[in-house]
Amino acid sequence: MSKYDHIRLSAYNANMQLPKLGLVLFTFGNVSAADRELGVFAIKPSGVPYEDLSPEKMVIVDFDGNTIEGDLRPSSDTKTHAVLYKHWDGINGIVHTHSTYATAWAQSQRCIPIFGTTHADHLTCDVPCAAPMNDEMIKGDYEYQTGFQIMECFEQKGLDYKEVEMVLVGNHAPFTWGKTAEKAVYNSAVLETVAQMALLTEQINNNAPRLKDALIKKHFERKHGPDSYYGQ
Ligand SMILES: O=C(CO)[C@@H](O)[C@@H](O)COP(=O)(O)O
Repeated sequence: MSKYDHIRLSAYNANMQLPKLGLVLFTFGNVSAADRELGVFAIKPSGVPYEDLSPEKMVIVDFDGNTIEGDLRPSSDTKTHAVLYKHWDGINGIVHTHSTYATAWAQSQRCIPIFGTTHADHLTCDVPCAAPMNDEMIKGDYEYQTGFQIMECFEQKGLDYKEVEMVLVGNHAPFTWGKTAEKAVYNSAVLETVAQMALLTEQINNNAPRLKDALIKKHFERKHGPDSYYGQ
């Protein structure tokens, strides 16, 4: 028994959802689950096929990116997770994927416009795209800098990471987060669907209008507002 077993299991279960949801290919992507009282998170080991993963193989890392417990090397994106956990309290799960449609928008360096109510059910703004890494960042501590690139994007756009739980990193791919690893995985699946719908919308009508503010408000608040009447 280890005091980290609970987050190892949470991280493992969340990682195994990525191939099931069609969000990753081979060893792409990674999920982490944090325990803020212990000041650590569990993350998938780097380059290990999903079918070979187990809770015991999850690596325990602190919020400075140092491995605390585990025989395997943590995900190559570990420092990006660590930066976000260290600077953004309240999030306890982070997902990174290379899901096809969200990655296509990230590669285009465009935010995903809010065209419809499916998007508005989850956030009231375009899905933000963080600026791609510059040469200095690429030569430096790349994954560490990716975390700061995400935070700078939210600061510049005046976005609240507790409301907008997803971002595209320009030229790279998406990151999502949430209060739990499961919610972060849910956000990754929603992002991929919204990204596909938006791409098709632009292909059908390259002048498609953004959703009007009244409908954005209606749909978001229907699910998340104080008078929500969604669900049981
Ligand atoms: O971002 C990338 C590759 O660019 C990663 O998601 C992907 O290769 C998975 O790496 P890890 O197996 O988590 O080290």
